[in-house]
Amino acid sequence: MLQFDLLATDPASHARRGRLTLNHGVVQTPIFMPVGTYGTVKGVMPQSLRDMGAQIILGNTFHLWMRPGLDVVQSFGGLHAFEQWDKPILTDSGGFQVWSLGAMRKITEEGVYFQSPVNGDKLFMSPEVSMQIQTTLNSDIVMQLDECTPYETQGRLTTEAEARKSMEMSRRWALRSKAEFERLGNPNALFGIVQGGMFEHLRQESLQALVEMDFPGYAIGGVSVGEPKDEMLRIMAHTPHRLPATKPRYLMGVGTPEDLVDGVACGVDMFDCVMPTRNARNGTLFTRYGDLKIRNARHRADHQPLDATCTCHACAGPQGIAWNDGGRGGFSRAYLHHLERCGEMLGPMLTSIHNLHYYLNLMQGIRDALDAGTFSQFHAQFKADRARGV
Ligand SMILES: O=c1nc[nH]c2cc3[nH]c(NCCN4CCCCC4)nc3cc12
Ligand SMILES: [Zn+2]
Repeated sequence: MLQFDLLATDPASHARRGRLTLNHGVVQTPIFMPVGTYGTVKGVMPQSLRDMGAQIILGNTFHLWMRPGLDVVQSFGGLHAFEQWDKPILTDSGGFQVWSLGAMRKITEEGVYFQSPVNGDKLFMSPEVSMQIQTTLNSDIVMQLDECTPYETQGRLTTEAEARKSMEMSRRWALRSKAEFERLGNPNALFGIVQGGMFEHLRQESLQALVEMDFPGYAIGGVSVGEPKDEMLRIMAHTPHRLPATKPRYLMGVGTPEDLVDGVACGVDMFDCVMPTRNARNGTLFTRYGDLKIRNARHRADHQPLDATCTCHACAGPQGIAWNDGGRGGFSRAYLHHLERCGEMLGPMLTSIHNLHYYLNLMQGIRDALDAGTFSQFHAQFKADRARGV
């Protein structure tokens, strides 16, 4: 089941405020979805995710099929009970993850043949198999199996003919995914994925075909695959607002804080990216006034929190009062620098909480600005603040 209510639109851009009602709950949009590939958002407790306002998280069909295996997830009745997350979950179909395996796979019209990176077993993933796995996972939003058209192969840009061939196979796999999803009687929502490489007219053909198939929501795939930023922005400016206004639009694998705000202005409702958690583990922290590298020696004795305006548990402690508002319950840059230098596990736990909170708080600010009719001002202030420097 999926219901999407359009609550407000920005007169000066394609930005819109919405509400997504799914089987495991309601999601306010625009939204950022933390990535929980193996049934966990790395290093973050489910309760911390709830505390910071996470409304929906991602799981990966391919990874969970490999480990723990469908029999284990099935014995819990699906992913929610297994990972103790009772709000909505979106699962990617596995195509991108298998594609990322590189050499160890063979793509045919039928599906993808590959070797398990875990134990070397010979495996096969088709639109039908992907739908069967996602039905067992019982995710609220299921992604069709598609082929993520590469930006380049062995240093050579994907040609228009290659992008067309790939897009047309994804279109056929969309039909097969939908037929199997319906045959299985899956009560959740299946999204089609727009492909077409870096060619606007192929993107248009892809989205038109998917809209005729009448999915409850649509994703834009085939970006954030190593293309230059301006190429991703060109597709982001072309495709989202051409999708039906009454259906949710999901931009896959994107992106930086700037990409999220720009993406909302282009009409995107949903985002996912490993950046907040991956950067946190590498010591790169997002703050209102720019990025901060916590391993830098200049933080060695700094008593301030990562971000003096932040109310996350790392910056503001359990009370959640920001440093600028007089709060002193959080951890200092000096302490986080120390944890990083010592390789202590609490380091990435706290920095992951901060970065995820930053992304979720940014989306909350966007939703509030859209409710108040001040999105343009929010967008301008966000960019000015981020350019200030930490
Ligand atoms: O075309 C796609 N179809 C299905 N799933 C996808 C997932 C994707 N994830 C990405 N990009 C994620 C790139 N990410 C950026 C931050 C660093 C790690 C890699 N593009 C995608 C395209 C697709
Ligand atoms: Zn913080």
